[in-house]
Amino acid sequence: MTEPEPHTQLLPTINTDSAIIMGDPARVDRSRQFLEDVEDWAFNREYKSILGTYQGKRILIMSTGIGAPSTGIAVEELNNVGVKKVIRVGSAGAMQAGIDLGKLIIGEGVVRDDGLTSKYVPAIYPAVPAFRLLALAHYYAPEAYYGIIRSHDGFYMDDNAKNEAFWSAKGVLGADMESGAMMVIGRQRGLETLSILNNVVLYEGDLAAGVSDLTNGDDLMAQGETASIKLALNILSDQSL
Ligand SMILES: O=P(O)(O)O[C@H]1O[C@H](CO)[C@@H](O)[C@H]1O
Ligand SMILES: O=c1cc[nH]c(=O)[nH]1
Repeated sequence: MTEPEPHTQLLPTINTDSAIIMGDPARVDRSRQFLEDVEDWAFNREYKSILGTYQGKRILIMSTGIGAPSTGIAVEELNNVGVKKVIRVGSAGAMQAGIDLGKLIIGEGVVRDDGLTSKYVPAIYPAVPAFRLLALAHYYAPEAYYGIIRSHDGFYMDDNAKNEAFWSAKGVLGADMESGAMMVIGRQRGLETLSILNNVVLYEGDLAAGVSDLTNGDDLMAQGETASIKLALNILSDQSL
C-alpha cells in the first residue's frame, strides 16, 4: 500500500494535477467558500489541505507555513503525488511606492535571496514562472502589477531597510519568503508554477503592522486575498491547460 507523504500526508489518490499553496493555514479555511464539494484532506504540522472543484476542475489547496524549507518540502511532496501545476497565493510587502494595499503583485521572476535553493542549483539559475500560467494571469488580471519579486529568509532583520532600498532601486516590486523556492524546486521537478501576491504592506511601511492587519481581516487586504485566490482558481481551471 502507498504510504502518505511524511509531512503533507498527501497521497496520489488526491487525484488532481493542480494545487494552490499559501503560507497560512487559516487562508486555506477562508478559501473553502470558493470551492464546491469540499473535502478536508489533512492537517499535519503547517500543512493543511482541502480538495474541491472549481468550474468542474478538481483542485488541491494547501498551506506551507513560512519560508523556503517548508515550501520546498511541500513542492517535493506535491510532485511525489502527481501534481504538475502549482500556484502560490501569498501575501507580500510592496517595494515600490504607489502599490496600494490589496493590490496583486505577480512575479515574472524572483530574486533568490533564500538559503535553500542554491543547495539545489547555483544562484545564477533563474527563478521564473511557467509562461502558460503567467499568460493566463495577464488574461484574467491585466490590472495586476507584473515584475520581479524578491524572496528572502529573514522577516526581522536589522538590515531590512537597507536591503529593501537596494532592491527597490533595482525595480523589484514586492517581497515574500516562498516564491523563489517554489519556482526553482518546481522547475527542477518539471512542475509549472506561478506566484500571485496580495500586498499587505505599503512601501517603507511597518512590516509587522501590515501582517497583523491581514490577520485581522483589514478590508483592502481581505479583498486582495479573495482576488488572489479567485485568480489562481480561474487560471488552474482554464480549458487551455
Ligand atoms: O501570507 P504568506 O503566504 O505566509 O506569505 C508571506 O507572509 C509571511 C510573512 O508574514 C511569509 O510567509 C511571506 O511570504
Ligand atoms: O514585507 C513583507 C510582507 C509580507 N511578507 C514578507 O515577506 N514581506
